[in-house]
Amino acid sequence: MRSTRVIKPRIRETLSRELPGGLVELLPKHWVQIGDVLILPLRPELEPYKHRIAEVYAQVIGVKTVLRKGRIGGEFRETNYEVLYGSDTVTVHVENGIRYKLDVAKVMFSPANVKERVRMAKVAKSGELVVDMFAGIGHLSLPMAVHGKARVIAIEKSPYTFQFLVENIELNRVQDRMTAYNIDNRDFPGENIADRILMGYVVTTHEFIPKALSIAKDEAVIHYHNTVPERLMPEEPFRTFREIAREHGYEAEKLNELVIKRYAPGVWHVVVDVRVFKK
Ligand SMILES: C[S@@+](CC[C@H](N)C(=O)[O-])C[C@H]1O[C@@H](n2cnc3c(N)ncnc32)[C@H](O)[C@@H]1O
Repeated sequence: MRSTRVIKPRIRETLSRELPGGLVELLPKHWVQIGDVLILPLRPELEPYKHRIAEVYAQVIGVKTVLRKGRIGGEFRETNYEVLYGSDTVTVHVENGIRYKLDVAKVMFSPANVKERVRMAKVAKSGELVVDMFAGIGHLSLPMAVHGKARVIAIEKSPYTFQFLVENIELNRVQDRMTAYNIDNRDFPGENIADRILMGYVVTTHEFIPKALSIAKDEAVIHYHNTVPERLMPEEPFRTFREIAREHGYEAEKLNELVIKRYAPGVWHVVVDVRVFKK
């Protein structure tokens, strides 16, 4: 989904006839394609020509819509993009045999998280019960249901994102083993039920550890994501997790730790696989 090619010759050729001298060198050489929507990072110098540039990229690459790269933020991790070409931002992206329907302009779908989506397909075990506390459109839990044949309860608070989660369960034909709830995960009533828990969230994930422990069986695996300042690594985020787990009567063992991506200067998005067991 992430292109690192040099600018396609046809884009270069067309725009070098239309842009003032030198600007053609500033055209983006990297872009992200999600389904048939393109996300283009554009330098400020190209601002007056942005719509024409987007049109040419769309025609050459063959996409219906072009967005300008924006920021992701807020509780629902919503994206904030400028539409440069086209209008329809809803698309179906196929990755690792999974069909993800989403609105690229509103729902986060990070190319940097692809390894984790693929890894989750492999760690899930047939028949186990997975609770995804921050399901999004099923980013991490669809692979578990589709490839891992796990049973999944997917919880998503945003009503808009939830619509895509429900559609994706049907698109991938896993209605028999995946159920979605449009609630705040803190209101989820299930206790002592999960073999495995996904906590795919950042910044404040530690606040949700007590709830995760109440959903977990007496022994379970939790895939705990959070953002960590580099100076606190590698002790964090596991140290805080274990501290909170102990306060709630659980022991925690670190099984594995991976860096997902840089979140901000000096801050990393990390995932730790933790085995928890009741003391
Ligand atoms: C950043 S997305 C991540 C999706 C996926 N877990 C991943 O890691 O790729 C987090 C999702 O959690 C949802 N969310 C945030 N707080 C929540 C809560 N308290 N209960 C349920 N869902 C929540 C957001 O709406 C968003 O769709």
